[in-house]
Amino acid sequence: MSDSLERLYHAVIAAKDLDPATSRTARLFQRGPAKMAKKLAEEAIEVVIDAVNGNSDAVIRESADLLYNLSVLWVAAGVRPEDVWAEMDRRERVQGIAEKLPKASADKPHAAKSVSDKSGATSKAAAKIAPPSASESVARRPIVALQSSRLKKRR
Ligand SMILES: N=c1c2ncn([C@@H]3O[C@H](COP(=O)(O)OP(=O)(O)OP(=O)(O)O)[C@@H](O)[C@H]3O)c2ncn1[C@@H]1O[C@H](COP(=O)(O)O)[C@@H](O)[C@H]1O
Repeated sequence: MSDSLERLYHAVIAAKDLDPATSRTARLFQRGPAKMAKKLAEEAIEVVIDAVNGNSDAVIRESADLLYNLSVLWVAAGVRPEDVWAEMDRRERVQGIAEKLPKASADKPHAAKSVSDKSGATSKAAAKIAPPSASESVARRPIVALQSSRLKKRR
């Protein structure tokens, strides 16, 4: 998947300065980030509607459009695919390490407080936590490790 996206990303870079009369990509760059963002949001909505309706063929087509429009926005924002892969790798590493932590370190009061939100927002917030520095890594990892389901089991 990452190969296809990288090829698409480079195709977008190659097309962005072409004639907007003939290139959709160049037209999007001419119109600017707000238009790109709107197209990306529209494609995302189309994907979810098709998924909810159980139309898998359309989900595939709209997903390809979504990834194209995401690539356009990445180029405009100066984000490279490898930046995204690196963030995904970082999350995988952090979560993998957190899973292996001893239970005792997850029982610290600040960690328990952080999972008390019933809405599920906490787990999303925890996933967004910046990588800890070496000195604070042991103290902060339990926040990532805790899932509300696990906490309930422990009570
Ligand atoms: N991968 C894509 C790609 N995926 C999707 N799309 C276009 O994005 C459209 C999806 O947006 P919409 O459904 O909104 O299209 P629409 O209904 O015609 O609406 P408008 O955008 O015209 O308003 C699709 O119909 C495709 O035409 C793409 N357009 C270009 N590329 C690639 O981008 C590169 C540059 O191509 P040009 O933009 O043609 O120079 C090439 O490698 C292309 O293959």
